[in-house]
Amino acid sequence: PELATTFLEQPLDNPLMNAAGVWCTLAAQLDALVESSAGAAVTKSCTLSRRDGNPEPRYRALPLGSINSMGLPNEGHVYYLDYAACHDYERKPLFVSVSGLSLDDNLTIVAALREAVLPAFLELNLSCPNVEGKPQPGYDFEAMDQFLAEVATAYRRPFGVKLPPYFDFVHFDNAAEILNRYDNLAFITCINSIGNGLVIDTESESTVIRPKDGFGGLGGDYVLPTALANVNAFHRRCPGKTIIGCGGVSTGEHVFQHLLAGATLVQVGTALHEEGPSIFDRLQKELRELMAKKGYTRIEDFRGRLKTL
Ligand SMILES: O=C(O)c1[nH]c(=O)[nH]c(=O)c1Cl
Repeated sequence: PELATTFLEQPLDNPLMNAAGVWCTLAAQLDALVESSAGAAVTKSCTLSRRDGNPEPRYRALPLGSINSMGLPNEGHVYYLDYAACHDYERKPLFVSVSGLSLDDNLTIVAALREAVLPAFLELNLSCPNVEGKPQPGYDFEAMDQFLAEVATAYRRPFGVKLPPYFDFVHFDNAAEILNRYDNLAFITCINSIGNGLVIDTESESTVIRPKDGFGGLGGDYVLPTALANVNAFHRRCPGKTIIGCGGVSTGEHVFQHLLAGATLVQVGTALHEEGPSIFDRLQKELRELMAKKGYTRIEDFRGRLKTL
């Protein structure tokens, strides 16, 4: 079976890539992703200036996934624009994730990305749940609409957004109605971590991460059904846009389910953090085996064809 696919008319060897934030904060990590069999790569969400992020421990792997409150540690936007300027786009696409701490910061970063005239794809992160005192724009529809109106106008080129998970059909409807207003908003990445979960260590009777009294974003097995729901909800509501699935992927079967739900590309976070970039070989092998068993030769044979009862 063939895993080749296209994204915004760009050819990719396969639909797999990292989730922003995982294995992508430093150039050496990004180089490892470019060397890996991933079909594409995305940079750590950047802010205007470099940030240390939250005090450690701020990430914890768990039997069923992960919890994190990293606090947007990153090298600042210029570092990632420089990386994007040196990337070989013939090899695989590169996405630049932007998560400015204010609308003005986002506009400054987006303007710099536009000035650089690079083939990189902008993924505007509206869903970081871990910066104290900063409510995430994805849960404030007025703010989200304002951010998008200004960024869409300033950037003028095709871009995408990284959304938090929603859990209510009215929220799916309201968010989709906003996204559909922007013609150059070309793709939607669902989902970011499920924000502000709390993991307790019974033996020590304590939280397991330091920031925010132990509250942090959940990833891994915990979030797969929510991720699939958000992928399918926006696939149904935004027919003109491309969906990138993210959340709960650790096997080829999970990749298959995201594609069936309507995703075009599939991002891997927690499982990549734990297994490393060789995971992309395993996931492709498992996906090919599953496709062969089902008699599919290409991804378009089943992508978006989830049946209902
Ligand atoms: O704490 C983080 O850096 C972080 N952690 C997440 O789980 N999602 C995000 O978008 C970000 Cl920006």
